[in-house]
Amino acid sequence: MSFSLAAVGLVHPNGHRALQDVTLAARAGERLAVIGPSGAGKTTLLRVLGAALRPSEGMATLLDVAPWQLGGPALRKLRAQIGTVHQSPPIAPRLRVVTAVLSGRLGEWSAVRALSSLLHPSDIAGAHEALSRVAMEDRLFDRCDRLSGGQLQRVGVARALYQRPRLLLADEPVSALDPTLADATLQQLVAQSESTGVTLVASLHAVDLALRWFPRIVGMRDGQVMFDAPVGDVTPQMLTALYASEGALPMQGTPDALPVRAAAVAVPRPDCL
Ligand SMILES: Nc1ncnc2c1ncn2[C@@H]1O[C@H](COP(=O)(O)OP(=O)(O)OP(=O)(O)O)[C@@H](O)[C@H]1O
Repeated sequence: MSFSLAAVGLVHPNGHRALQDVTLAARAGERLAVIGPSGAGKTTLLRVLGAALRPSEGMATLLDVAPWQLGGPALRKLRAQIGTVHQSPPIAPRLRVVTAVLSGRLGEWSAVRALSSLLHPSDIAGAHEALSRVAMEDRLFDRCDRLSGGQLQRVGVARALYQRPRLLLADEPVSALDPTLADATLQQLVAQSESTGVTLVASLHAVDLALRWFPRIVGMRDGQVMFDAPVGDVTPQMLTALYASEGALPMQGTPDALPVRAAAVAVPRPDCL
């Protein structure tokens, strides 16, 4: 198993319950999209899967170990095998793009190699290759604070591709991208999963992108898993119930540009809801 959550609950320090009785597991190499309305608990779930948040209840197993029973060094080693693409990548503004990408492997390098890589980027070819997959190779030596939000988001994706983790978590990885780039970027994440066998879990607001790129869809609402189904089994009624209070089904593309797979499961268009 790549991960397994059993009856996981999470209550934030202010008393707010963000996850309730979440049971979810994935085999190595699976691709899951997590969808659901704002505040459903998608980010919180990904943070639990990244060993960044400790569940208040239940049991989490990540890459076959129980993270919260590990000591500091072993926990750091586990986290180094988990890649995260953040909605707004936590990249120091003055960092060069090349260094930001190479920092994807900091966790697996010795302190000496990590420091030396920050001062004198060594694997420039590797960074270039990762950036070329998100059409950012021409910005290799730019400073990150000279990039737009969407460009920075693609640098974050390149960093995760360069890291080659065993479990890749992507929290709204294409939220700042136009439809064409969003599609191409998800294609790269999927290609990485197919070529390396990394398990990919992405939270997505755009339902059409989730249905197009992911074989398994997890619908969350109010901190709970409402459904966990193969994409072909996801019905318009399930989506309508999931987004009941939203008014319209969130999509990246225009209704006329519905992807083949979404059309195949007859996803209701926003103007039909
Ligand atoms: N650090 C925190 N402290 C207290 N409450 C929090 C914290 N982080 C998130 N929450 C609350 O937990 C709930 C779930 O938040 P979460 O960010 O996981 O949802 P989400 O589905 O990712 O939402 P969105 O789609 O808007 O990003 C929300 O009600 C949120 O306000």
